[in-house]
Amino acid sequence: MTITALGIDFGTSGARAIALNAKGEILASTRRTLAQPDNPQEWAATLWELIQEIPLKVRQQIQRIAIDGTSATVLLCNPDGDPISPALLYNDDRAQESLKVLAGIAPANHLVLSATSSLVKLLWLWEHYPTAGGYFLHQADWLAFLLHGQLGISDWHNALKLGYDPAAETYPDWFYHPILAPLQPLLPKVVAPGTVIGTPTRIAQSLGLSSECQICAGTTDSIAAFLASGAHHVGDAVTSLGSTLVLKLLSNRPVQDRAAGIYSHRLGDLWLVGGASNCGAAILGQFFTPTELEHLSRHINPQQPTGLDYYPLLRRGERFPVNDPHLEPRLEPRPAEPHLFLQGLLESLSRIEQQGYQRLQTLGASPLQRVWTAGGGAHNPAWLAIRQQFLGVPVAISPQTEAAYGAALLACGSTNSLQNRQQSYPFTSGC
Ligand SMILES: Nc1ncnc2c1ncn2[C@@H]1O[C@H](COP(=O)(O)OP(=O)(O)O)[C@@H](O)[C@H]1O
Ligand SMILES: O=C(CO)[C@H](O)[C@H](O)COP(=O)(O)O
Repeated sequence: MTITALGIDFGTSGARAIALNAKGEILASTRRTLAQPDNPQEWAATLWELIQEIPLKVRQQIQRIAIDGTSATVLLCNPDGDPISPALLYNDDRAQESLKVLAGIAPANHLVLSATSSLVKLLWLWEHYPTAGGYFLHQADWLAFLLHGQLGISDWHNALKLGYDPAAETYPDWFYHPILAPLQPLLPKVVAPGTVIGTPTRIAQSLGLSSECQICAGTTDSIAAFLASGAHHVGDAVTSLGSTLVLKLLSNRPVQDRAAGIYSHRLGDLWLVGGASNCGAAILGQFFTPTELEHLSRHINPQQPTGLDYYPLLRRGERFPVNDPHLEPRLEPRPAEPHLFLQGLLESLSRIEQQGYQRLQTLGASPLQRVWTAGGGAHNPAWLAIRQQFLGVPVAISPQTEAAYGAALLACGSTNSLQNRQQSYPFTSGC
């Protein structure tokens, strides 16, 4: 059977769609920047545009679609699916008071105990936008709803920071606490990523999608980047050098450490352990244009370290490898030569990456063997060389660096030529 799959990725700064055939070959790809990453109206308009920009002939052949979104970007909507709250982005930490409430309910080391977790955001949204009969959804859940029309469905990956337990495949017992119990009707039903949810609504069909196309449960943007990389051995890792720095290591064992912002996503019978720093390539855009980044990087000599030790946050607050909402950016001293400043930034980001992988292993994750690289920073050779020195294991650019490619693979499931690759994961169900 020939499967044509469409993967759609909503990252921080932009959204992309990639259509693949059964051999994993790219049939079409399209991208749009997001002017307001927290505006659901813009997400919806972008979704329609991305689909319409796929050539009609390819669009009509698409048999499966999966969408990934930024993790813990959430909103409340009414029973018709219309947003009734602002969308809170993954790094939105306004819910400090709700965090204090949740600290009296959730187990002490649980990853929901962060001001940016989906569950803390749900408590905050419920307080400020009370609703009867509404739904709490993640960005990827809501965008998939626009295509299949079914509300109240999420996936293991997006639901992890909501408190869902992917090992037990249920919400934990402490969700019955009197403060959380009233929120239960808002919670999504959670399925394995890649599970077929439904077929396109009439509106989605009017975009040229076949009525038989299947819309699948999605994943998060950095897990989609992991899937895109082709990494599949225990010890393989993928670093996403996007707006934020995200580490994912394929491990036999889950590990968790709230103090270090470390948690584990379920991937079949294995675990994707890691964390996401608030630092990342976005800081580079604060100081350099894309042309300057390319040009100055050519003047960097990775063999001559600058000795600069920055903590390149955009603003106060870090999640991983140390979970410290009060950590301040450190961007001084600044050398006169711009290429040395850039090198210092790249070295500092690489140091954070190294500390992150070290911490995962100290906690008992499977040993790091090699690191693939995804995201907008992946194609910078100087950064790659610097990272290689810090990490001490082979570092390479992922064969496919686009999360949208990974979302398309997720949509394919194991029913096509990707079967061989997926069989090397000891999958039992889902992805
Ligand atoms: N040559 C380069 N060297 C380093 N970083 C780069 C380069 N070109 C682009 N970037 C960075 O890539 C980031 C965008 O990557 P992308 O994966 O699209 O991000 P996201 O989806 O997380 O918003 C920007 O923050 C930009 O600074
Ligand atoms: O920073 C992010 C936004 O781009 C990452 O998506 C995110 O925090 C990583 O989360 P997850 O491990 O759940 O995929």
